[in-house]
Amino acid sequence: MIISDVIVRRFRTTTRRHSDSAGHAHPGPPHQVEQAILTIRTEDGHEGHSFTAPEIVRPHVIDKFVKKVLIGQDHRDRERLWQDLAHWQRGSAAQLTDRTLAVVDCALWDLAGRMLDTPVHKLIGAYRDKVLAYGSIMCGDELEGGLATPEDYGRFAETLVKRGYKGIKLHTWMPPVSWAPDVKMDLKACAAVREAVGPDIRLMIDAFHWYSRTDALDLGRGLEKLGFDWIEEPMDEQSMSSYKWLADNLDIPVVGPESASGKHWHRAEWVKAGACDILRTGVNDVGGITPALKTMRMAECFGMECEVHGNTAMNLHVVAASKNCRWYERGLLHPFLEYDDGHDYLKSLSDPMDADGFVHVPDRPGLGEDIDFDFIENNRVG
Ligand SMILES: O=C(O)[C@H](O)[C@@H](O)[C@@H](O)C(=O)NO
Ligand SMILES: [Mg+2]
Repeated sequence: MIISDVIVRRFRTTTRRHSDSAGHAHPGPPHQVEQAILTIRTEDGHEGHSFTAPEIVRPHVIDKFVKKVLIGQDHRDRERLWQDLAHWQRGSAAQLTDRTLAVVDCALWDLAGRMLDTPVHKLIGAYRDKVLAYGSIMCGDELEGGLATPEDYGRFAETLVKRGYKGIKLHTWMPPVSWAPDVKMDLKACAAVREAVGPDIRLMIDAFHWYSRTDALDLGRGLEKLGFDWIEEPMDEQSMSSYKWLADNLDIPVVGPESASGKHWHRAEWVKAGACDILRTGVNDVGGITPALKTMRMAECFGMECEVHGNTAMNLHVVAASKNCRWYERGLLHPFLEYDDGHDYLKSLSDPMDADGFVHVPDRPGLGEDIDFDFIENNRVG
């Protein structure tokens, strides 16, 4: 069906998540933030939707790039439309980012699924309808009773195991926390969690992203003694050779790259260089479901697992359509926040988790997000 329009609606939503000066999320009082929903509409009135931050789909980006590529095209030509947008990035003066490619690609997948009354993972070719989640804990903080001490992490880990999680990933303390980063404190938090949950719960760490090679090595060696499953992003991912050095010197698997640019092409270089033992992708990190699947399938060719960064329906469908991925990253979690409360603009969770720690892919068509369009209209700001 021919695409006839691309629409952006901005609306207010209430959240208790606040970003610090490094972009890490922490709990705080409820406050209103703006969110955007991108809608791709066809000539016969069918629509696909995806959520993002308003600046990702600001008018300049939509009018100068997205509408010019999409309008008048067959909505099913996701590969060609993705390639056309990706090729325009080079000449976009850095205005057309991977995040914009991601939200457009997700809306196209949602549109195709809604038109065929089929969930996206079934459209891709599903591997499963439920997947184990690991609880991805927020970065540490200095909040009394929050995540301020190793003991806080231990107590919270116990709570997560009671909720059903069979895996837990710690994000430890990072600046602007006054005394962070600190490898010894990272290891104390990891030891407290291991002590609290016992030997059968799988544990991982996502550490300060700018440690030196020697600090990352010390951290990794400590984690090996605690039986952790992987070490993630302990150094700047722009130095692939540092990751090759670390992976060569550690037994614990090194996971990456998460935040490095270059989409699936650069992730192929990490595999070729031996810079990671487990590959990483993420719909927002590589520019959509389409390139995330390419990354996943490439990893499979090398006998590698590929773990998907982030929660939300878009990442869940990539996980559900893939064999070589163990987990769904459910988070970010904190003792002061109730993740299962979801969002005020969704009528139900996109990633419901049962008491055994399995997240079930909603059987709703498309991305399966249970969108409250009345809420969006009643809270419109643009
Ligand atoms: O750096 C952060 O804010 C967190 O690590 C965040 O990106 C989290 O989503 C992550 O890295 N998960 O793996
Ligand atoms: Mg990470």
